[in-house]
Amino acid sequence: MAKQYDVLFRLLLLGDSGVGKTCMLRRFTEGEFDPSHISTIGVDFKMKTIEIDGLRVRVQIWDTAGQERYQTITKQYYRRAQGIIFVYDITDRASFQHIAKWAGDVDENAPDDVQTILVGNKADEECSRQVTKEQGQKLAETYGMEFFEASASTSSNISESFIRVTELVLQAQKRDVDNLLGSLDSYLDQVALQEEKSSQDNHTQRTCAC
Ligand SMILES: Nc1nc2c(ncn2[C@@H]2O[C@H](COP(=O)(O)OP(=O)(O)OP(=O)(O)O)[C@@H](O)[C@H]2O)c(=O)[nH]1
Repeated sequence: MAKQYDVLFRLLLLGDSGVGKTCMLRRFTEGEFDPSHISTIGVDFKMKTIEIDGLRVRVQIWDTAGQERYQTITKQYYRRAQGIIFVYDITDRASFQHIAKWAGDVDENAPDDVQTILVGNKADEECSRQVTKEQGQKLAETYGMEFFEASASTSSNISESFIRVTELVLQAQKRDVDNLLGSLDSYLDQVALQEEKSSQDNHTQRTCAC
């Protein structure tokens, strides 16, 4: 049977318990929102295929438990992540402050070229807001990340966030392939030059009268 996609990427959702990671994932993959909070145990994942630049990209999105007690398990998933969405809750300042801790864990455990974005979820809860949009933006800039405020409840900026991190992973992969092809090209050029030089040397030897 023909493959249903062209590339497969692994993404990870990270952030404190209750910021809405599972709800964001369900909204993106199933288009649904469930207001109940059943804490994720360890890790869970969902898949979705999206199209970017004519490529069918299958994303495997790992939803991690925000609770401290699962962190030995969840950290094992960082190593294979190609893209990470850091999530905080705009109505919970502590979850915003803890992004520094999540980012530190990623620095220690994820690959150097992992692509990251920052999302402030629950943007529909304007009256309970504890973190301003400017604060979110500034933190994202500090880490060199792109930033979105989103809402799993209204669906605002949910697809945009998942698609953006996937685009960043795709761009990073293309850069790697281009670099590889670039090195291969210069290697082949060098080989061709050497062959040309040695055939010229042979020719000179053969035509030498002495
Ligand atoms: N108002 C509002 N509530 C939300 C939103 N997203 C999630 N919630 C609520 O926040 C609570 C926690 O959501 P979850 O998705 O279970 O949180 P989580 O980050 O996966 O939590 P852990 O699995 O414990 O790490 C639930 O009661 C959700 O209904 C949102 O965009 N707006």
